[in-house]
Order: sequence, then structure tokens, then C-alpha cells
Amino acid sequence: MSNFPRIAITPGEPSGIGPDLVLKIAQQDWPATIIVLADKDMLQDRATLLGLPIKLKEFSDEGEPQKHTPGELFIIHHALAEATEVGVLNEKNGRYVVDTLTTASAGNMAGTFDAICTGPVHKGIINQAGVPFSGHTEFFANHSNTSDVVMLLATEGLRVALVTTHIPLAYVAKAITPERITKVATILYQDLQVKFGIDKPKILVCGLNPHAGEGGHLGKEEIEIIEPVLAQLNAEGMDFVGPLPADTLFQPKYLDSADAVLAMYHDQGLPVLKYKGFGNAVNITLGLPYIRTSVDHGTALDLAGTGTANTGSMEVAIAHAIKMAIENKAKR
Ligand SMILES: NC(=O)c1ccc[n+]([C@@H]2O[C@H](COP(=O)([O-])OP(=O)(O)OC[C@H]3O[C@@H](n4cnc5c(N)ncnc54)[C@H](O)[C@@H]3O)[C@@H](O)[C@H]2O)c1
Ligand SMILES: N[C@H](C(=O)O)[C@H](O)COP(=O)(O)O
Repeated sequence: MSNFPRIAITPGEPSGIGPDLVLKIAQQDWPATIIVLADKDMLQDRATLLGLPIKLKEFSDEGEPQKHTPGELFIIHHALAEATEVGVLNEKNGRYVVDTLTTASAGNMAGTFDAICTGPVHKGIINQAGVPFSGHTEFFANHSNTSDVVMLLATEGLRVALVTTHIPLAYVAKAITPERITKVATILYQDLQVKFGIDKPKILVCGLNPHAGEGGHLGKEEIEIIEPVLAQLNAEGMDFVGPLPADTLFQPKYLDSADAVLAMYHDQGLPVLKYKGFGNAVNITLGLPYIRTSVDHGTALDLAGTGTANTGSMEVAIAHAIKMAIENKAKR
């Protein structure tokens, strides 16, 4: 039996850099079958603009998965509503983007694909198209009927997971509940063991308030919510340290002996991660019934079609998806 996994790639927003990245990585050697879910004319036009050779072949799930051939891509055609103008968002194509994600999720649940790797979408234009959408993480959780998933971004020397993801800052404190922290922390701990092979993970946990609440004088969530949850998880044999002041925990003194940081909200953890590794980090959704990785950046409309978009994060995202898919196959 072939050991090459099938990786479904969604280029995301068609007017952004996603198609450029997919066409660039298609020129490389990958130990997997790569299937792109996109509009074939849009991809062909972008390849011409970038001067990249590409042969698009219709995907069929019959036969054994083959190793990727540089310069070729399998495709499942999804038609755009309107032709794309490079670098210019068009809300008429918002639903197209979501349709590609739906195919990716359904194909993974059916076992046709072994993993999904997503390019960047533009959340705003999808909402403008009339489709409520806060991010891939929430979309895939919803589509796969999974109640709790965790967003983890990882780069060399740092992994950051989030208790809350794409919600307004005004809602964050209310969303920091014992139930949510317990679920996120448990998924993170178990996936560090299973997916990352860390026997006994040590996880640093940020407080929510400045200086982790300053003993209750700058907020009480640390004392009333976070500390009791961590005490309970540690009593069950896990190893969580905190809540620690978020402004000072990101230093080698603490990070060198830790396997991950659990941040309370998006812009508490991700700016640090992206300062360290923007362009070379991977976004992994933990807790889904399938493997999903993504890039660490957005649609970069200013670079679309120029050929200057950096493929580093897309390469790391695909490499992680392939590695995890091969490990999954070996377990079956
Ligand atoms: N994975 C995703 O789907 C994802 C991730 C982050 C942001 N977004 C979305 O992207 C849209 C634009 O967000 P933004 O402007 O804050 O972030 P952005 O990442 O698109 O751009 C920020 C800056 O980084 C540069 N940049 C981004 N990717 C690059 C690459 N591969 N190579 C070189 N330079 C690169 C851009 O040119 C820009 O200067 C938003 O709608 C946001 O929600 C999507
Ligand atoms: N929060 C992610 C980041 O900043 O990189 C990004 O918005 C993508 O999230 P999804 O994978 O949920 O779309």
C-alpha cells in the first residue's frame, strides 16, 4: 500500500497571495499527493502572471496515492462567481472560499484526504458576502460538529495556544470560564503528548489581567477561575505553571524549560509568536477529528501576483500536515 498521504490544499482568498503560494510550492518535491481545491482558470491565469509552469489534473480518489510531481497539481474545480482581479477583494467570491473549505472538511471526514492545509482567507469579505465566518478554526469545528478545538501556532522554539480565538476583546473576560480553560488545557496537554511526542509536557499559562491580576487588585479572574482550574489539572497529573504575568513570561528563563504557552486571548499570545517566527510558523487546529494546518499570515493583497510572497509558512504548514498524516497512517 502507498504511504503517500493525500493533502487537500485550499488557497483561500482568490485575490490574495494564497494562489501564488500554492503555485510556488507545486514546483517543489513533496512526499504526498497534493490536491488543490480552487478555480482552475484562476490558478492557470495566476501561473501565467507569475511565469510558473503548471499542469492541472482532475483529481480522482481511485488508485493508490502517488508522490507529488513538481509542476503538476491535482485539482477539484470550484468555480468562482466572478473572475478575480488580483489584489482586489470581491464579495461575490466570498461563498466560493467557504465552499472550498466545506469540500476539504467533508473529504477529510470521508477519508478521501488525510489532512487539510489552508491558505489565507479574508474573514471580512466572507462576512460581507453574507456568510457568518470568524475563522477556519471555528468553521472546521462547526462543520465537523466538534464542540471544543484549540488554536496552536508553533515556530522554532515556541508554541502558543489560545483559550479564546476570534472574538472581540470586549467578550474575552466572559469567555474565560473554568469549563473552557479545562477543555483547552486538556486538549493541548494530550495533543502535545500524542502529536508532538512529548511524554510529560510542561505548559506555562498566562494570566488574563495585567501582572496576572496583582493579587486580585487588578482583576480577579486569576484567583477565582484560572488558579483553581490549574490546581485541579495538576492534581490529575498534568503540569501547568501559572497564571503568570504575560508581559514577562516570554523570556528564555521560563520558556527554555517549557513545551508551550497557553495564552488567554489572540493578541496576548500571537504577536510574540509572530515576532519570533512570522513567515516560518504553522497554525495547527487541535481537537478536530482530522489534521488541519495553516499558514501564519493573512491574504497580503499588496503582494498578490507579484511573485514576492514568502512561501516559508506554507512550506512549514504542508510539511507538518504530511508528517502528522504519515504518523496517523502508521498507527492504523
Ligand atoms: N490563515 C489565515 O487565513 C489568516 C491569518 C491571518 C490573517 N488572515 C486575514 O488576512 C487578512 C489581512 O490581514 P493582515 O493585513 O492583518 O495580515 P497579512 O498577514 O495579510 O499582512 C500583514 C503584512 O505582512 C505581509 N505578509 C503577509 N504574508 C506574507 C508573505 N507570505 N510573504 C511576505 N510578506 C507577507 C503583508 O504584505 C503585510 O505587510 C485579514 O482579513 C485577516 O483576517 C488570515
Ligand atoms: N488567528 C490566526 C492568525 O493570526 O494567524 C488567523 O487569523 C487564522 O486563523 P484561522 O486558522 O482560524 O483562520
